[in-house]
Amino acid sequence: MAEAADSLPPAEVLLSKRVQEMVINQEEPPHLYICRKSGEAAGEEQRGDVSSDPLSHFPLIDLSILSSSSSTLSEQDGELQKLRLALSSWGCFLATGHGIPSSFLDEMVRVGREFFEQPMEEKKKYEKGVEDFQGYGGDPVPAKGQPLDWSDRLFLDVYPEDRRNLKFWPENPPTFRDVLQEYTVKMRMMTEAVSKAMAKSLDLQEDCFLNQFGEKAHLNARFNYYPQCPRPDLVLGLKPHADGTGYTIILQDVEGIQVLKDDKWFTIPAMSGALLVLMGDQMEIMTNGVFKSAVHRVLSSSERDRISVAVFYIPEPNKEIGPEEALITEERPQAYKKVKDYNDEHWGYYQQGLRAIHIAKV
Ligand SMILES: O=C(O)CCC(=O)C(=O)O
Ligand SMILES: [Fe+2]
Repeated sequence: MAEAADSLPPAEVLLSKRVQEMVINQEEPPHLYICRKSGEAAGEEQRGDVSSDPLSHFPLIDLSILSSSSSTLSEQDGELQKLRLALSSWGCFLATGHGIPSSFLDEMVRVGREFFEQPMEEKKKYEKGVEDFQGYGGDPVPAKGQPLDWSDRLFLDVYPEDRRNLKFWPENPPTFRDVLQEYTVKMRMMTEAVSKAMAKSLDLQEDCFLNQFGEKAHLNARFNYYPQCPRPDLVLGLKPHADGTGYTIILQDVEGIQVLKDDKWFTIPAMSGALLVLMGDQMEIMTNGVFKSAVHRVLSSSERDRISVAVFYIPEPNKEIGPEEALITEERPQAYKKVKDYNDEHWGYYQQGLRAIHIAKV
């Protein structure tokens, strides 16, 4: 057995080839992509580790109620309470009323899809080095023994603008750059609204999280493409992890992402016009553990491919963040230290399939 495994290509070699190429060539997933045991998915279902609840209780927050002068104070309070509950139990919510037209979200998915649908030579113009982040390809090579993900991605630093490296920004489809620029502007507005709403939901001063993130907080966009997979029972689109961000905003065309709650996986519905807001470890730190960083994964599917765009919102480099003073009380003593550049440290753990949050615990 060991011999057979050794004769297979190492991760570096596998990662130099796109998942989409293997699908086009009708190849079976190589062993390094296999992270589930045969029957595990069915076993999870049977043991009840996957909720069959049609998500009737999944939190949906209408941000327009919080920003509109036409909603009453009690309506606003009700929505803020829902928000606090969502983030302290699920660590995420689906946002509607964010002011970004559905037609524009569809356009964002369309340009992403058109990029991945192009011939490999076109996409390879934007190819990243195996160990780099920005550009088209797979994640850098993980620690030994870590399974690979059944996905290809295009990762771009989008804000502040001086971080952009246009050599990785596709020129085709021709509207790609303008649409991503516009999406970045809208994500800036949305992070402002969400950060303020989260502060208000905890009775904190509304700019407190924005101040912790800093004026030059980073936004990075990751277009994920999950090709159809012949063995969804053995292979995941993206392995279980928590994000090292402050928080992440996700646009998806069809369902596939699941969050872990009470030891069960829940599938987040794909709802036209809605955006998933998902807490990363740094919001858990800033709220002294009141909000939960959501552990999530992406399933692969033999029936259809999937596109998602994750925008990572990360505190300014070299800036210390820590629990808000008002959230440290006798009943809830300080659980986290001040940290800086946490997202960078998080990455080393992610690559080994581990969580990093313990490094911030007091
Ligand atoms: O594809 C998704 O829905 C989630 C992507 C994700 O978790 C990530 O890029 O960190
Ligand atoms: Fe993630």
